[in-house]
Amino acid sequence: MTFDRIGVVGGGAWGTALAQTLTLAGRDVILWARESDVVEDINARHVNRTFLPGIDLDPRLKATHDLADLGTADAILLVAPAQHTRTVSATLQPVVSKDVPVIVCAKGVEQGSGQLVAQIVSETIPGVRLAVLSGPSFAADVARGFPAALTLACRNEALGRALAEQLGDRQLRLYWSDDVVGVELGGALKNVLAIAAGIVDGKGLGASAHAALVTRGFAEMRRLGKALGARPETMMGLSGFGDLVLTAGSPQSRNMSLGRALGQGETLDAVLSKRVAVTEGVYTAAAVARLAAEKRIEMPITDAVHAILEGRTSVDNAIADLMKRPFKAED
Ligand SMILES: NC(=O)C1=CN([C@@H]2O[C@H](COP(=O)(O)OP(=O)(O)OC[C@H]3O[C@@H](n4cnc5c(N)ncnc54)[C@H](OP(=O)(O)O)[C@@H]3O)[C@@H](O)[C@H]2O)C=CC1
Ligand SMILES: O=C(CO)COP(=O)(O)O
Repeated sequence: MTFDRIGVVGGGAWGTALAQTLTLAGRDVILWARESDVVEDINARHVNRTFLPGIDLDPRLKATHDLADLGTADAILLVAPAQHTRTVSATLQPVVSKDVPVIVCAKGVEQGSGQLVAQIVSETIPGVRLAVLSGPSFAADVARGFPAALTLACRNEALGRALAEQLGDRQLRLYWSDDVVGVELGGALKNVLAIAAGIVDGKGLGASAHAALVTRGFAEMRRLGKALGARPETMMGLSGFGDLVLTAGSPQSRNMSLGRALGQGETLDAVLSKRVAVTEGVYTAAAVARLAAEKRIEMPITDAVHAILEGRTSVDNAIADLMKRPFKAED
C-alpha cells in the first residue's frame, strides 16, 4: 500500500493545513474546495486568505473546484465540517474507487441523525475503507510546521499502520489505533466542553473553576464513550484527553473563544455573525445532549451548554444549576 497522491476534500483551515503538511512531506496533493475564491487563492497566490490567513502555502499544492480531479488519489482526506459531510461525501461517492481509503478529519456529531462523521461516510459511500484522524492540532500550528501528535484510527490494523507511517512525518507524529468510535468521539465531545470552558473564562470565574469544569467534562466524555463502546484508554489519549486539554485551554480554539464571548455577555448570533470559520461544538451540543438523554447518560455540562446555546437558560443560571446538583461520589 503506497499513498503518494493525496486528495483533500475541504478548503477550510484544517484541510489546507493538512494539504500543506503533506505537500511539504513530498506527497502529490490536490485539494478540493467549494468556493472558487479559495481555489484561485491557493493556485494563483499560494495562500488561503479566507480560512488560513497569514500562512504561505507550498506552490506545489494544487486546488480544484472539480471533485472528479481527486479520482486518481491513493487516499482521500475528508475535511468538510460535520454538518456538511453527508452532502459532500455523497458527491464524492462516484469518485472514490473501492480500494481508496477515506480518512475522516472532521470533529462532530450530525444533528439530524446523531451519527459520528465516519458513520455518515460509511452510509454514503458503501464499502468504503475508512479511517479517522483526530487529536490536538490547531490548523495554524500544523501549517506552520510546529510539532504535533495525532491518532489515526482504522479497524483494519494493517491499513491504519500504513496510513500512519506514510501520512506522518517529522512534524506530524501519527499513532495508530483500531478504536474508530473512541477516536472520533473524543474530538466531537471536546468541542462542546471547550465552549463551557470558554464561558468559565469569559465570566472570570478563575483557574480553579476552569480545572473543575475540564475534569468533570472529561468524566462526561468517558461516560458517553463507555456507553458507545469506546475504549477507556482511547479517551485518555491524544484524541480524547489531549484534544480536550488543547481546546479547552486556549482561546486559539474557535469553540473556546465562542464560549468566552458568551461568558462576557455576547449573544450566540452576534458571535457567529462575526466569523466565517465553523464552530463545531455549537451544532454537536444539541446532538450529544439528545444522544445522552436517549442512552440515560448523565452529561450535565453538555446539557448546560446546549441550554445556553438554545437560549433556554442564562450563563449565570446554568452555572448555579451545576453547582447546586446533589453531592455524589466522584466517578
Ligand atoms: N481548524 C482546526 O484547527 C481544526 C479543525 N478540525 C475540524 O476540521 C473540520 C473542518 O474545519 P476547518 O477546516 O477548520 O473549517 P473552517 O472553519 O476553516 O472553514 C469552513 C469550512 O466549511 C466548508 N463549508 C462551509 N459551508 C459548506 C457547505 N455548505 N458544504 C460543504 N462545506 C462547507 C468550507 O468549505 P469551502 O472552502 O469549500 O467553502 C470550509 O472548508 C471541522 O470538523 C473541524 O472541527 C480538526 C482539527 C483542527
Ligand atoms: O480541533 C481543534 C484542535 O484540535 C480545533 O479546535 P477549534 O475548532 O475549537 O478551533
